[in-house]
Formats: sequence, C-alpha cells, structure tokens
Amino acid sequence: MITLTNIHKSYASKNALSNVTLTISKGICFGLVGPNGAGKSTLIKVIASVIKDYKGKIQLPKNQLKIGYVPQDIALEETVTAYDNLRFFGNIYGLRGKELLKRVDEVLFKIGLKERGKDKVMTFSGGMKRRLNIGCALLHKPDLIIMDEPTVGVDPQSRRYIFEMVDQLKKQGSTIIYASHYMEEIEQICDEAAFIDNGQIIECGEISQLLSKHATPSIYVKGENCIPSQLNQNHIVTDKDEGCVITTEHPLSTMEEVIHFCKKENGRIERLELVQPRLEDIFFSLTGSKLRD
Ligand SMILES: Nc1ncnc2c1ncn2[C@@H]1O[C@H](COP(=O)(O)OP(=O)(O)OP(=O)(O)O)[C@@H](O)[C@H]1O
Repeated sequence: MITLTNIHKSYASKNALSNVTLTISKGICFGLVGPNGAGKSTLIKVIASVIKDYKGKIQLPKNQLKIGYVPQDIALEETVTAYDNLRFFGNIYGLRGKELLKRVDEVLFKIGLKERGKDKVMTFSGGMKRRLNIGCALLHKPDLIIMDEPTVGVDPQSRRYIFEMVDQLKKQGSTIIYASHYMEEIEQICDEAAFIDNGQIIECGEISQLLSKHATPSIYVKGENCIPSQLNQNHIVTDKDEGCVITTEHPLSTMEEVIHFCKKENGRIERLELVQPRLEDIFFSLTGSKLRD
C-alpha cells in the first residue's frame, strides 16, 4: 500500500499540489484524472521520487519498492534499435550480463515487438514507440508502474494491447498508477481513481462507487408523440441526438409511463433506454468545462 499525506509542492510562487492525501492499495490499477495543469504529472513525479523538494509524507511498502516510470513524452533514442534502447534502460535499472539480455528478450515479446527488435526506433509507428516507451520501464520487474498518458497518439489496436499489458501486470501483482485525460480508459481499466483539479484531490474512490454516487438516474427516449406532458412538467427533459434525456428518480416506472402513453396515443418509440452514468459526466460536473490552459 502507498499512502500520501498532505503533499504540497510549488514551483516558485505556483502551487502545483496542495494537501494531497491518498491511499493506493497493492495490486490495483489506480487512475489519476484531471484537466491540463491540474497537477497529475507533478504528483506522479513526487511518487516516483523524480521531484524531491515537496512537503508532506509518503509511506511506501516495507520491502524496497521497485518503481518503473513511463513518462508522458516518449524518451527513446530514435537512431538506435529497440533492442539497444531496452539494453540502455536495463543498465540504468542495474541489470547486467545474461540477465539483462534475457529481460530485453522477454520485454520485447511482452510489448509485441519481438520481430522488430533489431530495427531502428525512427522506423516505428506512434503505437510501437509508445509500447517500447512502456517496455523500458518494465525491465527490472517493478512492483509499482507509473504511467503518464501512455496511450497518447496510438491507434485502437495498440491501445487495446496496452490495456491487456496493464491487466497482465496487475495479475502478476504489480500496482499501476495510470494518469490519463481519456475518461473511458480510466473507466475501462482502473479499479479506483482520483480526480485532481488545481492541485487538489476533489474526489476519489472505486470506479463503480464513483459512478453510483454521482450518477443522476435518467432515460433516453427517441420517437414521435411518446412523451406525456406531465413528464415534461415534473422532470428535467433535455434534448439530445434528436431525442431527449429525462432525468428521473424512478427510471423504470418512467419508461413504463412512456410506453403506456405511446400505446394510448398511437405514438412511435424508436429508442428507449436507461442512460448509463459516465465518468466523463462526473468529471465535468466536478471540474466544470472552462478551459484550463
Ligand atoms: N517545472 C515547472 N516549473 C514551473 N511550473 C510548472 C512546472 N511544471 C509544472 N508546472 C505548473 O504546475 C502546474 C501543474 O502542472 P502538471 O504538469 O503537474 O499538470 P498536469 O495535470 O500533468 O497537466 P497536463 O495534463 O497538461 O500534463 C501547472 O500550472 C504547470 O504550469
């Protein structure tokens, strides 16, 4: 378990992190979500010990924790091969000789680049570079892997491959901290998440609990002459995609009402469904939609 208590970090007069308190359990994928400039990278660098001049306390597991850090910007030498990049990073992590070569081979296989290991990085696609960037952080079999926006600029195939890698790493007992702007990624692969804005944690918890805590029950209706007028009067009805979203405390009975009305009035229902709560909606309701450049 990793515990952060009252972490503060400022750059000159700019407060990047204020009073950050978090607990990250072992073996989970923990999402870190926030708008540009929220403080995600700073927090990640504090946990990874890249930034040391912070205030507050970090408690790591008793046994020495091996950390693998996947930076937001791709940190590879383009003019040499994938193999040589991995060997370089393996060296930095203290691997030598046969063990280093064995791990380079294993990691090349893990990141799906076994066949391209002897090719120069400059010939790689964006997705291959991202996978190699991740591979460089896995050579020493870290217990904690910190990934800062690991899927920026990758195609859906590489993204799925990266998700599968995260899943496998979790199954092998690693803990993953995963920072991303892509809310659907956090929803899909993380067990827990923290929302960070202006350097502060504004919400934190299990994804399923966050969704049920903040969800506003609603249904989506599309069709002709299928909304009873009393629904319009007693509920919030918002137009969406040529239909409308009805916010209601009792979605199933509201659906019945719509069906009943439609039968009675000879209406036509094209679509009628429960609206699933999305992390993105919660994110906007907590942080607002104002630009943060
Ligand atoms: N080296 C630095 N010197 C001065 N200010 C910095 C430095 N690094 C970050 N900041 C500022 O600290 C705040 C937090 O930045 P940080 O990079 O941690 O945010 P972020 O959530 O990772 O943003 P993004 O999603 O855009 O990468 C921002 O206001 C940023 O401008």
